[in-house]
Amino acid sequence: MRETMESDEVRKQMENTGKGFRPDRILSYFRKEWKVLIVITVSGLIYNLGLLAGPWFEGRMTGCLIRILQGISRASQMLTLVCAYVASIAVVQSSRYVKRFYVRRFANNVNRRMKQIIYGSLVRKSRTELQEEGAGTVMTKAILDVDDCVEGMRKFTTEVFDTGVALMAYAGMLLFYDWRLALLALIFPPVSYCIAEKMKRLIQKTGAACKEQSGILSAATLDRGINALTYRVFGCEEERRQAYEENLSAYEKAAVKANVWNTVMQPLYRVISMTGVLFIFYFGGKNVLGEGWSTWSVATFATFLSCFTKLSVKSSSAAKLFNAVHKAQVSWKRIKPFMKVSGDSHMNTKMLPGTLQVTDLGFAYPGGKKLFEHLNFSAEPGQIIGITGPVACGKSTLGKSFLCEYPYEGSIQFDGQELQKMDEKKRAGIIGYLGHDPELFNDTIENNIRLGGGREAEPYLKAVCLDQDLTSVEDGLQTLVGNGGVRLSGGQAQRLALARTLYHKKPLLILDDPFSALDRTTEREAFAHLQEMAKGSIVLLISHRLYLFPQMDQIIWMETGETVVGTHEELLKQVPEYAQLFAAQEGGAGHEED
Ligand SMILES: Nc1ncnc2c1ncn2[C@@H]1O[C@H](COP(=O)(O)OP(=O)(O)OP(=O)(O)O)[C@@H](O)[C@H]1O
Repeated sequence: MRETMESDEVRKQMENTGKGFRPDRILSYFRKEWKVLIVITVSGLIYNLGLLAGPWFEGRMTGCLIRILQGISRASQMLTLVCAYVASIAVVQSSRYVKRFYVRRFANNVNRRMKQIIYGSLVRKSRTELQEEGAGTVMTKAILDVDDCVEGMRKFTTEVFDTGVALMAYAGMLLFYDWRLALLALIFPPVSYCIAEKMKRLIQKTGAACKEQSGILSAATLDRGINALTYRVFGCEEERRQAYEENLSAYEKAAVKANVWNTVMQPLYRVISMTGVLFIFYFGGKNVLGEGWSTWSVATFATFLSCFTKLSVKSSSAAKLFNAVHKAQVSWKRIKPFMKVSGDSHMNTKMLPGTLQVTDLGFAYPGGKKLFEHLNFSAEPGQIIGITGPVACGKSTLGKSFLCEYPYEGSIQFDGQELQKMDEKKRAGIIGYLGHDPELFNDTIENNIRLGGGREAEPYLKAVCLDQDLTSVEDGLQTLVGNGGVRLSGGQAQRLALARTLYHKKPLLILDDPFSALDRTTEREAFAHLQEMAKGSIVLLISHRLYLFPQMDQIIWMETGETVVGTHEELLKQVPEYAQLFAAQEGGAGHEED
């Protein structure tokens, strides 16, 4: 099999991630941002070590004030101290600003990178996998979970300095003034950490439940939006509103629960951390009176107390940080399976024409009965094969079995290679698929066709007879089609999707009822163009309408699990149902064209 080109999309993704980058490792995201992290480290160290100057100056100023009152020092000395204090605050606050700016930048970069990776991974998932996951859950994962995860990383990065470095600096200062009293007072902050650690499971559990409800709510919102018209027409609006209200309440309850456990403990952590103040008043007072472990002035007492208070506040932030990290862990667990950089782009491999050999093909959905079996046929490049049969006989399923979303029985070989055994990249290079849903994007007509491709879109519009429709539209090719193509008629959306499929031509094209919303004249014209454009490809065309079937190279008739393969003439003789259907439709065609 011949693979020829790598798409821009993959190259961009590789550049984005780089050598040695492991998208499923949190550490990789930190490593990738090493330059930003250096700025954060430097500014963080200046800020947090500079914070120590605060209590030191406060103590000095208290001492100076006492000496001024005693007539030992002069006011000018106090002024010098105040100026130095203000200057130190300016330096500390500037570094704080720089640190905050870069921490935010770090978070934004990681957020964008993670979202690109998860998006890349989601768009490569099969439709079935996404449907099984559920639209709401997919949206929650792609947006909310990434946000929460990055928020945990941001808090961690901030708190490493704001809490870690500051805590150590404060603790060092306390030990310096009176190590015994410092050790006594410092018993309490670790207690608050232990409690925070114990709360971990509860926070994770309520956080996960909240995410789940958020996914359900997103799915319900999507459903209400997409099916609004149906609900209105069938008078189900009130019922849907109530169901939505229930979803909303369930989400609210879960969110409140998660939030309560996330925040309710903060005051408790702070009270526990501050308990050491009692020792400081008692033993510190003794120090000032000259009866304690050290001999202190009032200024030293003030510095020690101020340092400890700041340490306690910081240490309650550390407990809060643990909670934020626990919350982020929940989100990371949910998105980790999607954090893969895949080179399996649908656009990146162009395959050359080949022959198709289907042998003894059978298919059943998981847990379902066999929809068809023992199907045998082969096709050469340039052939168009019609697939038809009664409603729900498995026509679409036969088309989809080439996508290998579920395992099939027997064999489908393209150019001698089994589709089921190929990697997705190869398979995507072989198969072009157009299902019932045109899957248009909220973009221009041109972009919906080109999807980043460099060739002109007009010939493909002509091929599907859509060029005429555009002559009356002011913006022509640049017309925005709306979400899912809502601004187009059903037939226009269908043809636009067909134009896209032909633009990105693959050696094997599966077209599921692409002309169902077209009138017969347009259908005949579009089919003639399809024959021209798809030369070199094998086309499997699923349809209920048979009047084009005489022009097909082969026909597959499907009914109650049986399949018959042959030319149109052979099927007319062998399958009475096919002959009847064809005759009935030919009559219809005659009437219409008269
Ligand atoms: N994802 C699925 N999981 C389980 N069963 C499915 C799935 N998709 C379709 N089916 C079932 O398979 C059967 C065949 O469906 P399919 O859509 O292939 O028929 P069809 O011939 O294309 O129908 P139509 O003529 O209405 O387009 C139906 O009974 C349907 O309920």
